[in-house]
Amino acid sequence: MLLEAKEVNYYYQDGESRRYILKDTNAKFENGKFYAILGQSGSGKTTFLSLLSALDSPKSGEILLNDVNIKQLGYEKYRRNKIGIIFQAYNLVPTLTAVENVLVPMSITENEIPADRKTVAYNLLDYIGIGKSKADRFVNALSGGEQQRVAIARALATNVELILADEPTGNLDEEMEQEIVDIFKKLAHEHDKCVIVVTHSNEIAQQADHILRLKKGILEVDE
Ligand SMILES: Nc1ncnc2c1ncn2[C@@H]1O[C@H](COP(=O)(O)OP(=O)(O)OP(=O)(O)O)[C@@H](O)[C@H]1O
Repeated sequence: MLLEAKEVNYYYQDGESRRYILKDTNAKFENGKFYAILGQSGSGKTTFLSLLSALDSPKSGEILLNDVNIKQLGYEKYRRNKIGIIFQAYNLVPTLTAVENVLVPMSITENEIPADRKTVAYNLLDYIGIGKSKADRFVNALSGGEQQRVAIARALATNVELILADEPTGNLDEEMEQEIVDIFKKLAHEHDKCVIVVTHSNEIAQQADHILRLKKGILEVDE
């Protein structure tokens, strides 16, 4: 198993009382699969993804990568070397071109990166549908769908197995949404990545290999 959440609890403290967002949550994720974490607004999807991304830590329980607790691995190392994250608002650096955005994680990872980084970055962008002329543009001169493609290429730049995305098509129209979902399917099924996408869209979830439904702090897994 690539990634596992074991008995994970998370709550927000409200004065004396605790408001539980996740209760004894268990989930397993493997390579070659596209997972959708589905739930209504406020159900805790982003909270769960932020724990899987080591942007926050569980109050109790463990997140394991290849059976090693990511806390033990080191959250910073985990983020730099093991995962690629994609956000709804793209979160690209506006003062950099598309290709320069893809180069950023390569400069901070400890993973082995081929010597000709720029060629790798152009090739990744090209694979995701951003040709050379667009790759040299500042990212604000690209459409939303194109910016999200750049963010996907950036997430892949360090050659990670695990891709985590939070409402990645939330700002896009339906046609663009489907193109992005098709990229995720391809990454899982043709490149053996583990792709975990948080969404409130049933249409996206129906296309996933597995759906994990969050309801009132409880995660139900469709087999
Ligand atoms: N820093 C915080 N302090 C207190 N409560 C918080 C904090 N962050 C989030 N919450 C609450 O935790 C609950 C879960 O939030 P979360 O963002 O994980 O839900 P979500 O399913 O991703 O929702 P959405 O689809 O609207 O993004 C919400 O009720 C939210 O208000």
